[in-house]
Amino acid sequence: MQKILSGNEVKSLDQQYVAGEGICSYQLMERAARVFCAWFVQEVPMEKSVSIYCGTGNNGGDGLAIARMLDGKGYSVHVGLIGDPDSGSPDFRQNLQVLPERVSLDSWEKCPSGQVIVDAVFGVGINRPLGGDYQSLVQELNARAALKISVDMPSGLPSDGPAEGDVFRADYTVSFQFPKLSLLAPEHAVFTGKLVVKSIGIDRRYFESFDSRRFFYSGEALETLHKTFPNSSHKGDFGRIILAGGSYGKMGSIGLSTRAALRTGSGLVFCKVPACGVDILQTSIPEAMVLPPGGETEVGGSLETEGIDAVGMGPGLGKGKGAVELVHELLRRYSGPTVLDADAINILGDHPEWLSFLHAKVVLTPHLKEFERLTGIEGKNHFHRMDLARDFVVKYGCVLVLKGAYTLISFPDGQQVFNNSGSVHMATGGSGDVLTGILTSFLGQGYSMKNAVLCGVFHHGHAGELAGSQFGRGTLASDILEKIPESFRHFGIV
Ligand SMILES: NC(=O)C1=CN([C@@H]2O[C@H](COP(=O)(O)OP(=O)(O)OC[C@H]3O[C@@H](n4cnc5c(N)ncnc54)[C@H](OP(=O)(O)O)[C@@H]3O)[C@@H](O)[C@H]2O)[C@H](O)CC1
Ligand SMILES: [K+]
Repeated sequence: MQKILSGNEVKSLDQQYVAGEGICSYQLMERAARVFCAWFVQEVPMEKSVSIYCGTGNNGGDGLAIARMLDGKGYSVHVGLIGDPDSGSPDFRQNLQVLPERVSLDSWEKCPSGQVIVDAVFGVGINRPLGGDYQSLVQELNARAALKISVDMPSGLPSDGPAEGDVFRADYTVSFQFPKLSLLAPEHAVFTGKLVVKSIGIDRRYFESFDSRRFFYSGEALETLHKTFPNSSHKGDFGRIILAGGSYGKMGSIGLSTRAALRTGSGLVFCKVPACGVDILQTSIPEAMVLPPGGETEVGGSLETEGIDAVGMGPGLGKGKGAVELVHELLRRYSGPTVLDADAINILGDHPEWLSFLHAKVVLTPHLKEFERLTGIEGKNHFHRMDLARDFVVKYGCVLVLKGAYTLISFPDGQQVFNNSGSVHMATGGSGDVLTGILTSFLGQGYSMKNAVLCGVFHHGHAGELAGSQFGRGTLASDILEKIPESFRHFGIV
């Protein structure tokens, strides 16, 4: 997992690394430019003209090194400078000296407009909103039709806080070593475009002295988080779980959770649904077992949890009297692994006095709106929500999965993990129900809470990528769950 540092910490990380490895900062800049160019040549055909706008700090230094390297690879490159080059950073000035004469160099106003715009004006050094020429440049570039690529950060965007004023709107941001926190905020997606994170080789041990509790997870060592089952295993070893939910007209939700749990490997899945859903489930999912129903059109009655390894509740549940009682009973009486989603979360939001029943084996999976209902607080922005999520889990001792692009997992020890799998095509009805099934399944198989959540959220996103690449905009939640086995295979999980 990659630790996320603040923009201010980047400078000190660089200094420690450069000193520790006995290299100079210019060499580190060379590396950054090299990894950028290696990505660039894969994405941008050689015939495209490239305009690189450079500030005079190290982000601008990266831009100059990139200009030199792209010129060396045969691209037609123009550099537009903004700011006073004589007062530029040492590595910027050194790169200016070695820029080949063939590369056209002008002030930003005179730089010819290329088919590709590379933004190397500001990176993590930004410390105030753009004004004057910087603001004019960014406004002008934003108005141009071109492929736009930011180096490390879109210029104008603070690395650790909300955007204020004008910000460069990139199609791609290639960020070095780790994603800067603000690139992960959904409201900044319009500036970041597609996020690409490229290592510049700074070893993990240089991150240890920084006490950040936020991480970015891209599936590193995913297979080691999984349990292995011997050949002699029987269906009971893969867990007995209950999935509770569904109501008249919303039986599909719990069906999706059930199929997802089965595809994740659950041995036995029992469904607690209302009477109107029994035939639907038994015909559509022959592998599922249906418990005696409590209510006619909404779940009711009680839940027998003897011998059950995990319970997932919420998809399609509704908020009828029976559902409310079931959520209350589950929280009060069941101390095993529990996943609460959708209406189970909304019910909990209506009964804040039940929050004290939450415990270390409960995971809540709200989307942004459900999270607001749960806490009763409207997040001002994603940074505020990150803090609210952390404070919530620390207070109530449970786990919280805040769904969205870069789903944020918060653990009760205060650690927070942004998940880096997923696809825009997952923004479709039922996608969350699939996650509930996956998580309940892993918990039922005896995974630790931490491993179940990391594996579950990652596979959910990865299966979504696989489905998205096959079905594009037509991706269904069913397609996502059908890709779970392929996601397992991809990571060598048998
Ligand atoms: N390990 C790494 O990730 C590496 C990163 N590299 C690249 O370096 C930049 C960070 O470079 P830095 O020089 O620290 O900062 P910037 O280039 O972003 O900004 C330069 C200076 O600009 C001034 N500033 C800030 N905000 C504004 C503004 N709104 N208007 C005008 N000027 C502004 C500020 O100086 P002041 O004295 O004016 O406060 C900044 O210091 C990083 O993002 C990477 O791209 C390395 O190349 C490799 C290692
Ligand atoms: K930039």
